[in-house]
Amino acid sequence: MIVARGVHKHYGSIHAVDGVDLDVQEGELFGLIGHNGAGKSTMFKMMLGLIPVTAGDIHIDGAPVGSAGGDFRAVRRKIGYLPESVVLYDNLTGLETLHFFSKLKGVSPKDNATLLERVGLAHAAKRRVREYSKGMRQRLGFAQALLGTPRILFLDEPTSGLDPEAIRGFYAILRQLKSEGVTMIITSHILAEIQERVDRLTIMAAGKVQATGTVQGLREQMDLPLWFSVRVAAEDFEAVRAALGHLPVAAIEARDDHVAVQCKRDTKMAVIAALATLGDKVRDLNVREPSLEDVFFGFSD
Ligand SMILES: Nc1ncnc2c1ncn2[C@@H]1O[C@H](COP(=O)(O)OP(=O)(O)OP(=O)(O)O)[C@@H](O)[C@H]1O
Repeated sequence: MIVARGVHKHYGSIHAVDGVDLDVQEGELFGLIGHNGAGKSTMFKMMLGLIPVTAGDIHIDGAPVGSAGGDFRAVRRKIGYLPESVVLYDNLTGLETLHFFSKLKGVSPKDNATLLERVGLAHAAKRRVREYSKGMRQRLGFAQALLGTPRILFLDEPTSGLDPEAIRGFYAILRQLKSEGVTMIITSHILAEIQERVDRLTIMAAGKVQATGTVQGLREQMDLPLWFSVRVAAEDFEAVRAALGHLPVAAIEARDDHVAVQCKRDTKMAVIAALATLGDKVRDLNVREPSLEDVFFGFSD
């Protein structure tokens, strides 16, 4: 649905995007992550045709972005965009704001009240935006992006300013959109939040793609170690060490009421089998997989 090939963007001497390739499939929830200044927003703006590429090609739904012909204009109507900072007019109410954006987008305003309800703003439809909290503004921005039932959504830091409950509600809407086949590309700095939710993601650093894949695929590619936390009584710490002694485990550390064990993924099942020989001595067992944050730092540092 979204294909970028060899995309570059120069701002004078700054190489903001440096040879990026991207492939986002139809119906996919795709993450784009990276440090501040990695080039994510610049990529977004080029994919939306808001700024020209310095070099390379971007196609959305088969149409070349920014082309003079009608192809991209038709595709543009299927796109919704939530920018990093939405410009809203303080004097308008929430509903008036949506009416304003409907006019700009050339879509009927008839479903705007329902849209406000969908993003949890029905109660504030008639309040002026000036009185909105940061999270409410963000929700209104999201409603604006959903105008005209887009088939492709670009969401730049969509959950910034939202509280945990609102974040959950936001992703529930994304799940629903996904079930309707909407293609979504999302940036976020909150890695814990997106690691369970995106289908695949790309890690960018200094304008370049460092890695692309599923969270699990990237974990395996990096071959980062995982941690076991083995809860045992203090007098059984040594039994754990002895049971694991023959295995290639990188670290065994006795802590308060458990033993922490670090090992590579290919040793995971052998560790579990060895711990099983300890029977009731093992009171509980937790395995911590490397987080997306661990993967991110592995690829972007
Ligand atoms: N209009 C511009 N003029 C000059 N330089 C720019 C412009 N827009 C972005 N840049 C530069 O391009 C680089 C990439 O910026 P971009 O905003 O794309 O990063 P980002 O990954 O979205 O960062 P953040 O997470 O902070 O939003 C940065 O070095 C930035 O300073």
